[in-house]
Amino acid sequence: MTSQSAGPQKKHERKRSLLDSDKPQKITVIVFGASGDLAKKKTYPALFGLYRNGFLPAGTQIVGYARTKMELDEFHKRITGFVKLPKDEQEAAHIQKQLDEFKRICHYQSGQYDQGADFDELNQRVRKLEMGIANANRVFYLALPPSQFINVAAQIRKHCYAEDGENRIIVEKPFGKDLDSSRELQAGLSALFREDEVYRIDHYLGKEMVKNLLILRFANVFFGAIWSRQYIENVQITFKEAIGTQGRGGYFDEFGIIRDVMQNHLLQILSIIGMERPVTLDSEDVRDEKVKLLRAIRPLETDDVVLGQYTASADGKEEGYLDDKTVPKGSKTPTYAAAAFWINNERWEGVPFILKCGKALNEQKTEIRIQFRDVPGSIFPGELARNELVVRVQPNEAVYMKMMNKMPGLSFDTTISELDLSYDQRYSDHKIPDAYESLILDCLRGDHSNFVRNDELDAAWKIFTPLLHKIDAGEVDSQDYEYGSRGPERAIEFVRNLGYIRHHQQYVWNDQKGKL
Ligand SMILES: NC(=O)C1=CN([C@@H]2O[C@H](COP(=O)(O)OP(=O)(O)OC[C@H]3O[C@@H](n4cnc5c(N)ncnc54)[C@H](OP(=O)(O)O)[C@@H]3O)[C@@H](O)[C@H]2O)C=CC1
Ligand SMILES: O=C1O[C@H](COP(=O)(O)O)[C@@H](O)[C@H](O)[C@H]1O
Repeated sequence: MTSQSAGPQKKHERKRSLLDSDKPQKITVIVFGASGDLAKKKTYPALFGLYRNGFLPAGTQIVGYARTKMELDEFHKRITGFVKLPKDEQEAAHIQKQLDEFKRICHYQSGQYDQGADFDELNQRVRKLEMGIANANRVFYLALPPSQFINVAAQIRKHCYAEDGENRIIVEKPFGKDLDSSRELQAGLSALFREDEVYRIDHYLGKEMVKNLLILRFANVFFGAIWSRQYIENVQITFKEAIGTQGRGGYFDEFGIIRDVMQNHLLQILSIIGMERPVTLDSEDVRDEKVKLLRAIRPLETDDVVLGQYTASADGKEEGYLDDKTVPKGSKTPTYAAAAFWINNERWEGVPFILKCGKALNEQKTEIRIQFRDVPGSIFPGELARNELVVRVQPNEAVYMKMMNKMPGLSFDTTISELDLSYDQRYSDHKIPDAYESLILDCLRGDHSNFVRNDELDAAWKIFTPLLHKIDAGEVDSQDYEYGSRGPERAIEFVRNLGYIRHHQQYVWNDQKGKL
């Protein structure tokens, strides 16, 4: 049986969908930083995805705003360049036609981020597009560097805020660099917008497999029953990229891998895996549980982490982090981190949650690996491999359970096998939506479940801030690792010492489905 719903059930008065079909809504989306990388690679392709799948109400208009002066044609080329067309010619032609229609609702205006007069002009433009509809709604998408957040939010509030309709403001990470700067940002933002108007994007919360975690955990009795220290030995959440900073070193160096990926994307995943069952699926109930979990994690100490920075590949084809011209000379910024998180509660005491992330590694993947305890009092000869539940977030979404099985035949030998839910086979007819598409849709629906609440952010920064200050002061050791390797040697040992046992030698995966 498939249970269908438009999203979590409604409870709070403030949660108002702009997509109710019985009450047609007028929406204008205003994208700040429209000339930038994020806008062209993620925001506009996601908006197009929503447009072509009929999720944007008729009459929706999208206005791009940035400092760069640009002709509309050039802007259109820029924002549609990253939309992928399918191989099938007929289908590609159909999407191309939709793309041409989409361009008609995409406008562009250049202006400064600190000039009231430019925002007044923007407001006039938006009003014109709203065609006099009094309660038209506005979604402000800030695809901007954090240094501009408050500046722009203040101008919006003063010059572009819709007095009669709904206002929603979407902000991108990083939300600060530590607890103090995050609080400063929060204070700035909350003086201008109500918390229910703010949507802090962590795009990992929009990924299909991350959204699936709630269902895996709370809609399956067998997972619910074994989800605790009684059966789970350790949890690993891994993010690997096979590319380095690639000219983005200037931005990256200011933050480092912990602030870039671990404090947000990986910690969000951890909180969903670790939290208690929310009372309902209402966004506030879900976020209440995440905050409770985060508050039970003790702040990281130096011994809880292993850091690394990548060097050039052995063949010299790939440059090291310090060879990137945009990286300051002699920078100590970590491009790899592994850290153990300890949750001080009844469910998780003693179970390490190991978060690992790095750039320029041997492969690209994000996965969650839950390793279960040894079978007590085994009656079988030899070592039994531990069960593992693996949720592969990307690429090739999958959920698989590694388990012991009888080797088919006349012997009574055991072998490691898997219960395999590979999405490309099980759901071959389904398109997995892009995370941004899914999150912008949630925002239009008024659903905050997959956005970060301010107290959640506070709790997250409390875990990291003391350690980050030590790293910034150069007080934490870091080990070099080669571009394309598995990361610093020390990290492998670190994971082993935390109790993870790898049974790889005994395991062969055959994705051709057939012979082993
Ligand atoms: N449905 C599907 O698509 C399925 C696919 N498979 C595939 O089978 C293969 C094996 O799967 P699985 O056993 O789950 O995963 P792997 O053997 O790839 O990894 C298991 C764990 O061992 C670590 N590891 C990998 N190499 C080393 C090393 N040299 N030294 C120390 N630790 C290491 C990994 O860490 P790290 O994350 O840091 O690399 C990971 O935590 C994978 O390619 C997997 O994708 C298996 C089952 C189902
Ligand atoms: O937020 C970020 O995420 C990307 C990785 O996102 P993905 O969806 O491609 O996995 C990462 O490359 C970037 O450094 C970081 O800022």
